[in-house]
Amino acid sequence: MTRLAFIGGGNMARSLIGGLLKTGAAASSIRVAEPQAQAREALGREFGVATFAENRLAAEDADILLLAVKPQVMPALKAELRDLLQRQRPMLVSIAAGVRLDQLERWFGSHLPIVRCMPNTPALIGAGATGLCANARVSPPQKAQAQHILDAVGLTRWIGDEALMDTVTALSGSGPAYFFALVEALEDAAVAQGLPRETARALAAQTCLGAGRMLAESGEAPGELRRRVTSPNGTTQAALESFAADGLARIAANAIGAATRRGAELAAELDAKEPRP
Ligand SMILES: NC(=O)C1=CN([C@@H]2O[C@H](COP(=O)(O)OP(=O)(O)OC[C@H]3O[C@@H](n4cnc5c(N)ncnc54)[C@H](OP(=O)(O)O)[C@@H]3O)[C@@H](O)[C@H]2O)C=CC1
Ligand SMILES: O=C(O)[C@@H]1CCC=N1
Repeated sequence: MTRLAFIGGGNMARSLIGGLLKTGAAASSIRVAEPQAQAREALGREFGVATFAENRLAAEDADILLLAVKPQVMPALKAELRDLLQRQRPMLVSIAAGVRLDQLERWFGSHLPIVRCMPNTPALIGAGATGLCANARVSPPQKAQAQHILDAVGLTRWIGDEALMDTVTALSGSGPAYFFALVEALEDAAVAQGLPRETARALAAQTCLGAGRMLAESGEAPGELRRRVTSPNGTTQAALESFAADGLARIAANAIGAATRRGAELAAELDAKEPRP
């Protein structure tokens, strides 16, 4: 049984732990380090996993350390974990946005197998999407092990060129929020026309789910699915023309660009904080 230790027990750790347990992982194989007592208590109660205030205690004997702290917190872990990482040599799996493999090697040791990945919160319900890339120390069995963890909570894709991980972050890491924002906007627009809020929310959310399932399950291109909804000169055509006139493609490209740049900035901010050799 692979022993997995989460460093950081926030939103994303909860999504991954919840998803892993739903697919049959044993709660006894998972430990979590989380500084906040209330959050620790909730993790223990909801998931039955062992929780620790100290990272070192959670990491003891782990085969895999899953680093689930904010990017800005990552460098602070190095002093705390250095001895243990020297001795134990676990595989590190980082989910931090922007943080590059070379930074992780610098902080934690280039002798370690390290996987950088980008999951998303639908992992909680087994519908996650994760891009992964690995450093040269990750052996094929370790790669399979890392993939196994993320496969348990949804779809996975290996990304050959690490530079594209910021694009993955912008697309699928942050992506759930875009769909939530769109549903909020559609719901508000329908409410403004008089539809009760509960009805508008239910219809918008179910439409999002139905469209998502058709995209995932039909094997057809989004353009083809879109065309089938769009009767000539009908209501959908009117709405899509309105989207196009308002620059939907540009709006999406700008948003993906902004998120991608922010990923690179997060890493650059961490570099800037380090003393120059
Ligand atoms: N949220 C998302 O959709 C996604 C997030 N990510 C990445 O996942 C990582 C975590 O994000 P998210 O879960 O949203 O953030 P959260 O803030 O919810 O979780 C981070 C957790 O780490 C805890 N923490 C802070 N300092 C330490 C420390 N020194 N040692 C151990 N734990 C610590 C925090 O506690 P406290 O609150 O007390 O500070 C918090 O509970 C980020 O790097 C993010 O980029 C990746 C994919 C998707
Ligand atoms: O917003 C963020 O920075 C994190 C990474 C992807 C989703 N949430």
